[in-house]
Amino acid sequence: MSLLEVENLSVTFTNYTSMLRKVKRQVIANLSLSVEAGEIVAVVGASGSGKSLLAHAILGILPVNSDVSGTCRYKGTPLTAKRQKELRGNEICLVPQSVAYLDPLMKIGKQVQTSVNTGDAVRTQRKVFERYRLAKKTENMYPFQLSGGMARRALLATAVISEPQLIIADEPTPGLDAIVIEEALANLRELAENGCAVLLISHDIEAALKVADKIAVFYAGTTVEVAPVEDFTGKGELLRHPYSKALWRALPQNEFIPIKGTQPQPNHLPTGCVFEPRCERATAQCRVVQPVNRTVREGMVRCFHAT
Ligand SMILES: Nc1ncnc2c1ncn2[C@@H]1O[C@H](COP(=O)(O)OP(=O)(O)OP(=O)(O)O)[C@@H](O)[C@H]1O
Ligand code: NI
Repeated sequence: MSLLEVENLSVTFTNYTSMLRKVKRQVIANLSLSVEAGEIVAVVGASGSGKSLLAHAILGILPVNSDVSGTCRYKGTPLTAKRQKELRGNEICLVPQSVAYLDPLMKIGKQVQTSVNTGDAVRTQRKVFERYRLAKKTENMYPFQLSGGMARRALLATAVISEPQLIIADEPTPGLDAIVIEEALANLRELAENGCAVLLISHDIEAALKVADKIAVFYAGTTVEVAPVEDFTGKGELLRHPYSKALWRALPQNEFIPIKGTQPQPNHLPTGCVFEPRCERATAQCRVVQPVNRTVREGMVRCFHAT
């Protein structure tokens, strides 16, 4: 049994146009994924592919205009809204994508203290600040006074202070320097070494490859492949899905070959396989039938042609 198991998760938003016409947008479709204790699973994919929404669905913090189907199980038991509320901020914690999640009007020390569940909040906060190299004077600062690196450490401190068993880290989009990224990744690795399960959400495949045990490749609202990190090697021969192979080959240290076309918008998804319009291996079947997830060599793939 995995610590976290996500099975066939779908998320649909209902919005209204200016003419009050109802529009539905499915942003996550039939997504399956699992994370074990002591393991880092990275979810990588382009901007807008639904990565942050996956995190919000697991935590039960999606906006009210969303509909969720499928199941998320934590320690083998389904995550109901009630259970999500109980576990959130305790056993399951989010390291949010942006400092915007910090209260702009509250001093950092106080904010971190509010996440302490038992014992002396000030003492616990100071211990965690020390662990993450946040100087004592940081306590009295407001979020806007923090550097990028300090903000990341403050967000992590807030998340780990309740000693969670599952951490969902939604890594920020560009803007952080390499040292800050390295440090954030090393901190996550350390948490996993101590037995925590980590779901690392990232647009940065190179960063993810440095620390993760498994990589889930996200495309247009679903996982097209879940592969052990070792499979990202050579020319990508060990990878199962054409999109994962293409992502790998597009990296500067590899062949640097860009992928033709663009990711489809959630409300304009193809009828068959989501990658079909950009896929060189697509056949007539791929145009009309959606491939289901299947196990191929210790990994999962959503492609008819994968071997
Ligand atoms: N409240 C909402 N109502 C309607 N659509 C939404 C809402 N929130 C997000 N979306 C859409 O859902 C899709 C996925 O968004 P999400 O934030 O999960 O992407 P992401 O993969 O985390 O991207 P990034 O790498 O930029 O953080 C996007 O197309 C976004 O526009
Ligand atoms: Ni995001």
